[in-house]
Amino acid sequence: MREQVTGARRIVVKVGSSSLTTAAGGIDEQRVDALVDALGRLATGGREVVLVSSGAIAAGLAPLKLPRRPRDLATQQAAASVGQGLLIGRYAAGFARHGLTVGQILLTVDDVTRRAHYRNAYRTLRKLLDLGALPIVNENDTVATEEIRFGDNDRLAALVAALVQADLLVLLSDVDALYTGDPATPSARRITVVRDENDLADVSVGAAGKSGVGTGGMVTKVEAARIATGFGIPVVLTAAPLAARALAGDDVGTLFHAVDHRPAARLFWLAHATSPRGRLHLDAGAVAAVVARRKSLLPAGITSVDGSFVSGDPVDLVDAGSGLSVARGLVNYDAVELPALLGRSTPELAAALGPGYEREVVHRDDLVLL
Ligand SMILES: Nc1ncnc2c1ncn2[C@@H]1O[C@H](COP(=O)(O)OP(=O)(O)O)[C@@H](O)[C@H]1O
Ligand SMILES: N[C@@H](CCC(=O)OP(=O)(O)O)C(=O)O
Repeated sequence: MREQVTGARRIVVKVGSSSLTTAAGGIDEQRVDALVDALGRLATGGREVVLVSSGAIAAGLAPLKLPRRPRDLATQQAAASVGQGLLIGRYAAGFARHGLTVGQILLTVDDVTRRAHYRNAYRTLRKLLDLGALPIVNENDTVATEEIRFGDNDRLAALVAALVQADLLVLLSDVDALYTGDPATPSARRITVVRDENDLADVSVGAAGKSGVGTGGMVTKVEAARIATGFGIPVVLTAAPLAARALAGDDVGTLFHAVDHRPAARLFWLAHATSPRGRLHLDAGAVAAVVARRKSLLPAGITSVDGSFVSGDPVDLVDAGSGLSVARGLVNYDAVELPALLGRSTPELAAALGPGYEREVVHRDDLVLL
């Protein structure tokens, strides 16, 4: 019996496209209903449940007579627009049989990464739960463009779990557990528990499976598990038909333990939840100051800037020599202001432009090493 599971009061469950739709590209009504029954029992039994459901694009394929998942964004958006409505309709009817009302929440990257927005998303989720409704979350695929897209719902689910301070995240896929390697190979063995990074050292994780509708494969699920456990939230990864058993605490799937010592939530958020809006290229002296001596970043050590960001946005600090990102931080200037400041010392800038220009480009308290 897994106490992390049986003791969890607020649970985020993520289900992948391959577990909800048929090979022909439409909703698999039986499988959706089976999932609804497992979650309905949980929610009526006094737990708070948030469902993060993929499947909008896959569910829209058959109605639009599309033979397979389209590659181009516009067709994916159109399919999602058709499929999301059908999916929510099926969920609403299914949960109604349990006396439950569902609320749809479609999120963009900004909604879970920008502080002002995620407070807003949190308020809505919290209110739905307080009202006894079951929130169903997906990415807002119809408006998300390639640059601002999550693309996979695994990371979205981990961030939603962090947002609502869930006690447990359950990732449901078409494979019953994390395996030591591609589960199609005979030598692959199920991993029952992941206590820390060491347990993942010999695991080979691959891309999406044979369903043709899943996107991230195991890579994004393991990354989502890393994010959630880093926030102190244990994760169970298993197959959708095993959801009820997994939620009852049975030893099915893979259990990822939460970390004991959590890093500061704000910096963890900065490292994992934000998408950089730009890049600051650092000379060797600035890299050493930021990475080895944990100093703030000053204009003198920046050689060039790219991206369009405003003060307060997350940016990556890149070692100009190697081209590798070494840190992420919240920048104190707009992109348009920086070129005039580069390579100049702070006293020189203050004398020329005024005392406001003495400030660091990124303060060390707003910096996390990658
Ligand atoms: N080490 C591994 N353990 C388990 N599954 C793996 C592994 N490596 C790759 N996979 C593949 O990942 C697939 C699940 O990802 P995906 O198709 O994106 O599903 P979903 O639609 O549920 O998000 C599995 O079907 C499996 O083929
Ligand atoms: N938001 C997309 C799903 C993207 C995604 O993560 O899919 P999956 O790998 O099946 O969880 C949709 O609803 O089609």
